[in-house]
Amino acid sequence: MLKKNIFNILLIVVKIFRKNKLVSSLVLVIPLISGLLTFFSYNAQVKLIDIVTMGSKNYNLSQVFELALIPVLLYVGVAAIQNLLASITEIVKNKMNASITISFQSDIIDIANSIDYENFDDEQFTNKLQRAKNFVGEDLDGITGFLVSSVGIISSLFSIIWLSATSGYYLISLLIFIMIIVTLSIRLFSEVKVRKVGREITLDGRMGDYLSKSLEEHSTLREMKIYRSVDYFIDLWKGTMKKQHNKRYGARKFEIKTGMIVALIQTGTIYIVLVYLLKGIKETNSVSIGTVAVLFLALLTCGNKIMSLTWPLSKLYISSSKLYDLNEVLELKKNIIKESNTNKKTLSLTPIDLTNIYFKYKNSEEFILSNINMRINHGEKIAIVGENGAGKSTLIKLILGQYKSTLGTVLWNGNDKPQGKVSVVFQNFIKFELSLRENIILGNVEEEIDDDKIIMILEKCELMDLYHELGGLDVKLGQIYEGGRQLSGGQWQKLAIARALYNNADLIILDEPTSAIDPISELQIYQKLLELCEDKTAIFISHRLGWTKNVDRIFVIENGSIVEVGNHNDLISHNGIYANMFSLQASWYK
Ligand SMILES: Nc1ncnc2c1ncn2[C@@H]1O[C@H](COP(=O)(O)OP(=O)(O)OP(=O)(O)O)[C@@H](O)[C@H]1O
Repeated sequence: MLKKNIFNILLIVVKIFRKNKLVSSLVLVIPLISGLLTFFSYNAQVKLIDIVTMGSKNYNLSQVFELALIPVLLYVGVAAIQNLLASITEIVKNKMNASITISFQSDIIDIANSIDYENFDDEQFTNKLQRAKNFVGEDLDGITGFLVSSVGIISSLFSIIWLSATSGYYLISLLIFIMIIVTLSIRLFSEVKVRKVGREITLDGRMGDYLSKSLEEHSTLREMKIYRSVDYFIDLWKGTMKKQHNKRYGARKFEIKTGMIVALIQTGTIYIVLVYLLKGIKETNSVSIGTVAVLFLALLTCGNKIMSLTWPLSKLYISSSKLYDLNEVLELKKNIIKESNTNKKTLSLTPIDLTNIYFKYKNSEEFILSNINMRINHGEKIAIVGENGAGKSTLIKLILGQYKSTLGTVLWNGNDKPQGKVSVVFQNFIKFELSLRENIILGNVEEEIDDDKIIMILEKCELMDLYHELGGLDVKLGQIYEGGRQLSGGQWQKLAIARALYNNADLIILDEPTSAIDPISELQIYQKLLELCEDKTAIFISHRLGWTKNVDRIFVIENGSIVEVGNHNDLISHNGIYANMFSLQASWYK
């Protein structure tokens, strides 16, 4: 676990570094330098104390001032530089945070856009993607902040070891080093444990809130009284509260105990160091008073430094489990680059051949589609009809190449990958809260914007009234923008159709394209769609029949299999499922 967490932290540090080598190096190097400068500050302090103590015996006042000038300048200079470096670190850190957040966010968007659609049927995957997204949005800033402060504190702790080492007290350096490692480990262990308990307490707290709320709410209380379960709930609530209290108390006790052990080790170290140095002053006169005083003071601040290092390090450690999701999601990017290179060619998609297709979703046990054999010829207008859940939309996903068949093959003009332009209007069409123009041109952003073409398409899709009402193409739709215009469901759907038509695709797929549109507009739109798709291949899915009279072939799907194929007249004279559906619907209008 420990190894895995540290590995995750290192992995993300490497990724951050790769994103922006210069800025991330600066963000780590500046606090490192600032921490190490503490060594020079300590040295200046040693010299100052020595000058003052010696000076009182050997020099007059002006000589003392003269000698003290350089250490004073050094001390003040270091403090000024450290302040300056702290400000620079803040600026660089903010810059880095903004750029890596955007960069990771776009990586995640790329990944979500490029991976197989099938992954989105996997709840675990979608949750992981969501957690990775949340982490980048909420926690990434914190991670870099913790890293920066950890580097600063570690290097200033190192300055203490450096000071005693350069004064020739290697044993003392070693002792301080061991003390830092041991007390830091104890503190970290305690902090991580307390944080984990804190999380559990939060969960217990939520449960406690839920139970106490249930005991106060009229409707739940009424049911509890009927089933005589009020006492059961009260006991449950008391138990949860007690558990929460015990955990909190236990965590406090543990924190106090470890705090005492740490204080004991630190005080013991200071005592040993002092005795050793004082012995040096007394017996060999090899130690200056300044060194003793500064080391003593530095060691006193050591405890606080270790405390302040514990916080970012433990936060880093706790966050590392979330980093795991981010690292895993980002790893997927490697596969994407290969795919996007192969997807560049634009070829004709038709004819599309589906041979012996069987399909099941990752999470489904039975085949959703079985034994599908169909050829969609170039320029054909096809209708796919069938009851709810028959498998129509699933078939479309396979035709689009979004899902791979479990058995059998799909070939697009002989290729095993679809490499052509396609327009689709899905049942759950998208409402882009952008301008009217953008809602159309998003169907084909590669083409230069052509307002005449946009207006022509608006006309075909019965949207001219809306266009005149809005007074132009630039009006924002939806609610995000102040003054944005909200549209009806039918108007949004017509816009989705207009967007599909704007794309010069040779295959158009319309999955329930008129479900939100009134029956009169629906017939008109179907008529126009058929006209507009004259030279294109078009596949329509709809529960409403009637317009199917005009398509070349109708495929009737039942329980995932094609049960009837033919044009309207063929199927009516066949007097099977289609004929039955048709006469049923026709009877509504009699
Ligand atoms: N992502 C999925 N994971 C698992 N099962 C799915 C998934 N999507 C659809 N199904 C199941 O596959 C079957 C066929 O669904 P599909 O959406 O293809 O039917 P449809 O004919 O388009 O239905 P409708 O007319 O209601 O839109 C249904 O039983 C549905 O529950």
